[in-house]
Amino acid sequence: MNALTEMKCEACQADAPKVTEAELAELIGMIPDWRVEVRDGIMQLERVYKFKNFKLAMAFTNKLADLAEAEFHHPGILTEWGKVTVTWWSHSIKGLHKNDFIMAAKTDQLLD
Ligand SMILES: C[C@H](O)[C@H](O)[C@H]1CNC2=NC(N)=NC(=O)C2=N1
Repeated sequence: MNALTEMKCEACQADAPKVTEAELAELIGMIPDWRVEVRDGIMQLERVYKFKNFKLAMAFTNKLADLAEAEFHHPGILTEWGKVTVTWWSHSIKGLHKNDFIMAAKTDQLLD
């Protein structure tokens, strides 16, 4: 069980702090299938999930949409035949918040 999946996202205000380097090192270790990407100067978490076909990829996408709405924290999602690329970051702070790591762990849990 990943401790992050037991947590809830907090409302992320524009002045909320980004994760520190130390926090990043600790948190990324808790979601080993995810990698850190930087796009337009914005640090993001990303993972590619593989599926047997488009229908299964879409079903996962819909479950992720429900999770995002439940937590009111939303990912970037690219859904293709056989794969879904999920990207988490916090728009309000243009970077990574602990919420993003919680949501990455909860995204993994959708596969259970
Ligand atoms: C307008 C703004 O996007 C919303 O208030 C919420 C909704 N979902 C969100 N999702 C993410 N990933 N980051 C946000 O800052 C965020 N803010």
